[in-house]
Amino acid sequence: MGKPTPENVAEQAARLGRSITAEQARLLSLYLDALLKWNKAMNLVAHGDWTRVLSDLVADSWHLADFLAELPVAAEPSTLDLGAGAGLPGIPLRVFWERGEYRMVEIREKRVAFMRYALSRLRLARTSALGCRVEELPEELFPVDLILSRAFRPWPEVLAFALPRLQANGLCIILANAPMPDDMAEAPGWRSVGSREYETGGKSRYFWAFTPESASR
Ligand SMILES: C[S@@+](CC[C@H](N)C(=O)[O-])C[C@H]1O[C@@H](n2cnc3c(N)ncnc32)[C@H](O)[C@@H]1O
Repeated sequence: MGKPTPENVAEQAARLGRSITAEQARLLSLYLDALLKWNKAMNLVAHGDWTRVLSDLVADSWHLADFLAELPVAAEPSTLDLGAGAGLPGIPLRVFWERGEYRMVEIREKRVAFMRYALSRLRLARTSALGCRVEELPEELFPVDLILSRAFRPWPEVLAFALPRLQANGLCIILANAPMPDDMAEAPGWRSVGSREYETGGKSRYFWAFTPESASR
C-alpha cells in the first residue's frame, strides 16, 4: 500500500477498524516514516512493511489508550514505559492518550537516539526518552502513578520492580500474549483491577492491570 502517508495510514487504520483523526494520521505517518528509515540501519522492529508495523505494533497502543480511559488512573499521571525499544507502546500511545508526564526508559543508546529523533519530529507534549537502566532511574522520579511494560521482562519481575516504585493507588499494566493467570501467587502484594482481550494482527492480545494490594478499594 505505498508509503505511510497520512492518507494511507488513516485508510489502513480504518481497515483495522479504527477511525483516526487527520492529526493522529499525520503523527503516525511521521513515526512510521522515521521507524522504517532507521530500521534499515539498525534492528528496531521485525517488519519492514509499515502496514504490518501498524497492525502488529501500533494498534496495541490505540487499544491501550482505550483501556487506560476506563481505568482509575490519576488525572495527570506520571508514567514510566519500561524497556521502550523503538518507543513502543509509548510513542503511538501518546498520539491517542496525552495525559500527564510520560517517560520511556531504554538502555540501548541507539534506540534512545531513535526515540529522541522521533519525538523531535512528532513534538508530543510531556513525552521523553530516558537513556538508562530502569534500575538506575533517579530516586526523585518515584513514586509514579503508572508503569507500563511491553515485552520487557517476565511479568512477575516487572511487578516486583514496580511495587516499591508506585503511588499507593498506582497501576501497573502488562501487555501480554496470554490471558491473565488465575493464580497470582507469583505476584505477591498485588491485586488485579481488570484485564482486556483484544485482537490485532490476527491474534488475541491482552492487557493486565494491577494495583498494590494495599491500595484503597
Ligand atoms: C524486547 S524489547 C521490547 C521493546 C518495546 N517495549 C516493544 O514492545 O517493542 C526490550 C527492550 O528493553 C530494553 N532493556 C533491557 N533491559 C533493560 C534495562 N535494565 N533497563 C532499560 N531497558 C532495558 C532492551 O534494550 C530492549 O530495547
